[in-house]
Amino acid sequence: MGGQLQQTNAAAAAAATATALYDHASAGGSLGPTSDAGDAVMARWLQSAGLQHLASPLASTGIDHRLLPNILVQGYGAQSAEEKQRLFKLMRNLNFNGESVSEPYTPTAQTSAGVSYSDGFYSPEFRGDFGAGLLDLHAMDDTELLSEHVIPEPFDPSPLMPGVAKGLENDFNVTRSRQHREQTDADLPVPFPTSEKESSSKENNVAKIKVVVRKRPLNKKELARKEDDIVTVYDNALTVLEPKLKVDLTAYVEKHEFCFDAVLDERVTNDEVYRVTVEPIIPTIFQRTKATCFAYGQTGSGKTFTMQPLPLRAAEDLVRLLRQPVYHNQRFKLWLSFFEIYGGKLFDLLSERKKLCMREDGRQQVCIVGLQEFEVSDVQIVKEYIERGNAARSTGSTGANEESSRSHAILQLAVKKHSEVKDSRRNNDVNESKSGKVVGKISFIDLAGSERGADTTDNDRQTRYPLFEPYSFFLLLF
Ligand SMILES: Nc1ncnc2c1ncn2[C@@H]1O[C@H](COP(=O)(O)OP(=O)(O)OP(=O)(O)O)[C@@H](O)[C@H]1O
Repeated sequence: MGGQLQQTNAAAAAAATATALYDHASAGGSLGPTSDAGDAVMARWLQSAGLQHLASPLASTGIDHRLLPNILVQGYGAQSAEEKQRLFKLMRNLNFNGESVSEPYTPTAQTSAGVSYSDGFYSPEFRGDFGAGLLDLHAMDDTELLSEHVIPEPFDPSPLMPGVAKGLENDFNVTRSRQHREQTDADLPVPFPTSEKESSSKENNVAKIKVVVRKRPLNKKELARKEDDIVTVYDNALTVLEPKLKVDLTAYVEKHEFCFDAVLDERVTNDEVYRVTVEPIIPTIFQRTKATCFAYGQTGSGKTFTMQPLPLRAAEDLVRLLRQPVYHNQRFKLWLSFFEIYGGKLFDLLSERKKLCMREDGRQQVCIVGLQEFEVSDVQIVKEYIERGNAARSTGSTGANEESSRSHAILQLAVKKHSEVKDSRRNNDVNESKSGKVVGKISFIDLAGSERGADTTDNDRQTRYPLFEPYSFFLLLF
């Protein structure tokens, strides 16, 4: 997010989430367009936040109700700042089950009159329409998570335990001093739960969706042009100062404020980004959790800069946990795969860009056929694979970034439980990878940059992703 003025939509933050939640649902096609049921669900959903008046004008237009969240967050209708905040909160509270993960807005007697907002919000009908995710990599699995009954007895006490509470409670506290962090680094490798009970209560405490915004510093071009830094960060909010002109050409500044789960300013290091985003969910990967972390933002906003160090840091923590006897004895192993989606085609970044196929199996699960997975027991090996994959990625040049990623890159780290095998197979044996049952998985997605018209050059006309969001988004989904 730079100093140059870019399109600023008051509800831009919610737009990414809304699109993510909605596109997939559309693909599922659970309800026909402009169905009355859809309108009613939409109305109840908005009503749960006291925003029912936004639904009625749209319902009468015959617009597909599945598009309504997007239309709303794009600023449709006369929304006050408070309404925008409420709408944003409503969007943010959607998780993959279509359930609200935090306290719903309590309507006043007037707004709730005669309608039970809870039944609409949690109903299967609602879930079918809103409850799904963008790039649902869980669906790309050819393996199911380890079923519950295979999970061992309550986890044995771990040498890493003392750090649990501290680690999780502090996961948003990026302001603590470097000195303190270095000290805790040495003492507390990764927060880790003491028992199944504690782990499940901790799990509940970790948000299902977390949106973190990182502001980047002004780049060389912006500094050379002496552009103003129009973004201010404070706590978990940011302000965008948008210069505008009145009809009589008087200049004025419009102030837009947004709140997120966390906002990191331009001085924050990649290590701190890791602490706020990925670190808190690492222990849950050992508890049948699949997590996704992706960066979203326009070209040059710092997605690759931010995403690239994260898998390595995560692998360090995963490898450390895997070495504990409780996991080592159960033959838990870490597997890595890395592929990209470029121009609608899939390429394995670790197998000389071998073309991959996406297929649907009998259970209607999408599988990436031919994707190589590599067992990684050492962080150095992870580093080498990541470097190899990054070097194989498709890059190009945009007006805003000379070395722009032109593809969506997906790096997956999967923890698998292996049964006893008689013959010792080679590390990168695909069959061995298949023989393991997935315990949990974390996927890192570095999306191709989206561009404003101004950032688009002739070079990238083929591969550009023309979206119009000025921010770099992080979503942690699990
Ligand atoms: N927080 C930051 N601190 C310092 N430099 C940054 C930061 N964010 C981005 N940069 C620099 O800005 C440039 C563009 O960053 P990057 O390539 O990560 O953008 P991107 O969002 O991945 O772009 P694209 O979508 O075009 O691939 C790089 O030179 C990067 O080093």
